[in-house]
Amino acid sequence: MGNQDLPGVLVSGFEGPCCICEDHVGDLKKHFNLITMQEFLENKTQFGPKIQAVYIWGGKPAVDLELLQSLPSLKIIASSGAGLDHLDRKLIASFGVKVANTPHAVSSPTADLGMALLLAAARRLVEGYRLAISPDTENFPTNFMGQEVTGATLGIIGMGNIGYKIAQRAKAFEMKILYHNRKCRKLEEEKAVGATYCERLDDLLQQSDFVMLAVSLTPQTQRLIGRRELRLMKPTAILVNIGRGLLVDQDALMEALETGVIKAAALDVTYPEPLPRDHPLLKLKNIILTPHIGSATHQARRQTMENMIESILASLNGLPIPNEVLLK
Ligand SMILES: O=C(O)C(=O)CO
Repeated sequence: MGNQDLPGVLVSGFEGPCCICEDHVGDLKKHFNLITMQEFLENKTQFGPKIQAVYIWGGKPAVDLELLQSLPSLKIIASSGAGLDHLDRKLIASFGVKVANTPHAVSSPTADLGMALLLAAARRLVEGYRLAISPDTENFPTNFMGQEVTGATLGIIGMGNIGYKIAQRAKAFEMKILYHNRKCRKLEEEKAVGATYCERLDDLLQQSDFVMLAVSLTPQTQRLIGRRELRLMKPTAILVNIGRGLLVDQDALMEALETGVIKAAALDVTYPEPLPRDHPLLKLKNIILTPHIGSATHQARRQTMENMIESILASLNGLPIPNEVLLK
């Protein structure tokens, strides 16, 4: 139980995979009376009316109709990161509750990870590491070769904050940059990084040596990359996904990687997360996987927390909310 004079904020908890960072708790407690999901569930009548904000960290706690109905004083949901696919925006808007996320705090580290995965897959870093530590030092393969990144074509799907940061990094690697954006063409960004707009996703897929998914998951983008799209890609192409697992049809990807339809994939995101330990994707050699760590840097996590505190305080004080998400 925290300071009763401070506004009540619901958090997932202090333990478990989606708990708020341990070293953030002190900072949060300076501003808010933190009420864990467990405390709330044990005594909804006591805690429900006190809660004015929900602090969503790593997608938790889940906000559904039942929760919204039990929080009559709720004003804002602050959600860590850029993705909002875990929130039912229409439902939340119908309760007159605001939403804020933290897209700027996570864009650079997520773009860095995208480039790290691209480079790792291109140069077969994980396989190389395994060879380097292998006891068989006599039989190092002479044909262990990767793909050159300099001069190669990168197709970025989704030119938002993260997509643009990837393009800036790719420019430094002297890559040719193509992009596809569902909503609108980004003329300023195009000019700044020398990117070429592909109105048709198919054109980008056919021309790219590397395809980077940096688009949000929505009903329209779910399984954006399926069997047909993979077949349009070059057999030497590498697919990188730093968005959401469900952007890709994982069965189709599995088949494409096994049969040489594409060369390799590097995924920070899958479905489910984590993949079951007997999942066939884990057995492939031409895949690199990381456990959804796009924004997992100390700096980004702290910035995320600070942005979320700012948004909650602004909302509770009736001020314009930084990083407010349009719900309509
Ligand atoms: O910001 C997000 O939504 C992320 O998942 C970063 O990896």
